[in-house]
Amino acid sequence: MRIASDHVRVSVPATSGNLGPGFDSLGMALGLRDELEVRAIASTSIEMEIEGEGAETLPRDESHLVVQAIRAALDHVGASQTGLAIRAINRIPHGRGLGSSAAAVVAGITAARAMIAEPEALDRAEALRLATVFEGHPDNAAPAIYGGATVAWTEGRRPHAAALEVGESIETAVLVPAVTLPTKEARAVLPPDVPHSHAAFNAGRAALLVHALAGRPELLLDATEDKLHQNYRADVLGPAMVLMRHLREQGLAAVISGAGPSVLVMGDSLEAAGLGSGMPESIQGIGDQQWRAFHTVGRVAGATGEPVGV
Ligand SMILES: Nc1ncnc2c1ncn2[C@@H]1O[C@H](COP(=O)(O)OP(=O)(O)O)[C@@H](O)[C@H]1O
Ligand SMILES: N[C@@H](CCOP(=O)(O)O)C(=O)O
Repeated sequence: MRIASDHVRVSVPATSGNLGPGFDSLGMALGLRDELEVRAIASTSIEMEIEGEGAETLPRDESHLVVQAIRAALDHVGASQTGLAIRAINRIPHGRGLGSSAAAVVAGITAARAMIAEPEALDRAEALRLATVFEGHPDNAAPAIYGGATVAWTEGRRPHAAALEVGESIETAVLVPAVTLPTKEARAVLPPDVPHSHAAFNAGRAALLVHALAGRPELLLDATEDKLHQNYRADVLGPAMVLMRHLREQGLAAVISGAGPSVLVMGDSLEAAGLGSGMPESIQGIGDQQWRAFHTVGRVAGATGEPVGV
């Protein structure tokens, strides 16, 4: 397969995985995006310019996750490898449960799709399959690719995703602490088996959540209960558990975002709760953290990629 566009622009959203009971399956795109420009250059080298999150720490070589994903996607469709010049504007905080690693992987795959002569070889189903090889679970990659809210599942090792209906009144606020928690660490504390009653509890709540999101916001608090991951992670989540419980006691549908340590709140009256456009003073300092808030209204588009200058 030949490279047809040697300069492409990509935009990819942050995502929140799990949404409470939907461990490794439910997810939602958030209104915070990384933007990248990728050029195929003549040499085999990597040139990398990074602004924003991770600018001080990310590698600027073949080990960069976006580069790895572009390489895997080009190999997957039989395209020749090339040198790469990447300019990244990173807005998604890293290691906070906002799907930054999924966004980087999906950005790389989307860049490759925009570069190749036959982009249908990397359609969304194929992109999800490739991204899940990197991520190990599809709940962030699915909304990063498809946008909106999704349910993802695997058949054997093959992931699939379906779009969920989300009522127009549903908004989200994500509260992001200063501390980080690598997803790998948060997955390592989960037990290999769980009680049958807990699995049944989550199955019921996940089904209820799909119904609540579609237009019954008053059910969101009950629908976001979980027994499969959040409590097991309490020790590593620290301040996020304190904030989540504080918000739930006030009747807000707060959950741990992804593997944490950010907290996601879903609802239809977040403005009234002080979570509409800012950060209520009453939350600052909970768990000894300074929290940043990002508010999303309406459906967020999945990853986009397009040639530049044609
Ligand atoms: N934009 C990016 N570019 C390159 N690597 C990234 C980017 N975003 C995240 N990563 C990599 O992914 C790691 C965070 O992944 P992870 O622990 O899964 O947390 P998150 O919840 O943010 O996805 C970062 O430390 C970094 O190594
Ligand atoms: N289902 C995963 C979600 C991880 O999301 P991230 O944004 O924290 O990487 C999990 O709970 O481990």
